[in-house]
Amino acid sequence: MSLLEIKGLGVTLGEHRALNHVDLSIDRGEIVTIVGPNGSGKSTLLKAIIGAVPTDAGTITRAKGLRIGYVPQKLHIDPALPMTVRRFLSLPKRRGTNEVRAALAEAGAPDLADRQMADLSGGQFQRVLLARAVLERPDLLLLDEATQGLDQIGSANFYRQIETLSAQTGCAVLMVSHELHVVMSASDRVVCLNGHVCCHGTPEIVASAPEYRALFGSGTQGALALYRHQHDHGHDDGNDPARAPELPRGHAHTPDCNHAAKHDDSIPEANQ
Ligand SMILES: Nc1ncnc2c1ncn2[C@@H]1O[C@H](COP(=O)(O)OP(=O)(O)OP(=O)(O)O)[C@@H](O)[C@H]1O
Repeated sequence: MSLLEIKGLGVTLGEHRALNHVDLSIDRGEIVTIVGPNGSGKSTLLKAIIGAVPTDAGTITRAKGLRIGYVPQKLHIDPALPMTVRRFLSLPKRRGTNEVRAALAEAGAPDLADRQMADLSGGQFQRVLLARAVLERPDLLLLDEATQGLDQIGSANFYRQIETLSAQTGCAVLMVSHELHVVMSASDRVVCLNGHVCCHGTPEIVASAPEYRALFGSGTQGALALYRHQHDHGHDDGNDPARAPELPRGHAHTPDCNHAAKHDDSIPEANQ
């Protein structure tokens, strides 16, 4: 069975219908990226998965004993508060020195344990947040725009680390990003969200889907060709409707997809 199976999910925040009829499943070891415009419900979906926002329709089925590691979009730490990385990683649960060092190494930041949190660069800070998630020994890692504020090389390095981590530990990854070409290149599967799932499939399929192009334009594909990663492991495609068996049709989209589903190369790629 999948690690996570979401069916017909609905979430309302205040008066706003943030998610409607969302279906998604994640299998062990796969890397799935959620893309979508601002306000399209990406963070809300991750929060629903960890139980941080209430759902009002559908189901979220987690594999028995599923451990989730969550890297939030933002985490504010008072810069006046003296705190080493080691101490930060030992809150709220006490962690041994070796455990902390191992998690930092897995997050690609082996030498940060004794640094002050306030002194870290943006990229180092994100790696510490990743180490914190790794400490949970997650089966599923959720990343919400984890490279916000990093330059393109920093982002690409961060996502390479995610790929390595996933390959080494077997954890699945579900991540949200606006850096379309970088993050899509590191993904096995991409889900384009706009309150509902507009289209889904391999990065190449999604980048050429009319629904995706209507939202983002068409320039991503060339970059994809440059960045696309190679991997030699397989994934069980199962029977989920949001998965590969539909791909021969070129792309898949939900019946309630009601935005402009047409090729429109004139839309600026504001999110790249
Ligand atoms: N507490 C709230 N009450 C009402 N509406 C909310 C609340 N929180 C979020 N929203 C709205 O829900 C929608 C989805 O928000 P969400 O943060 O999930 O979007 P997002 O796709 O992650 O956006 P971004 O790319 O800008 O981070 C947005 O329109 C947002 O304004």
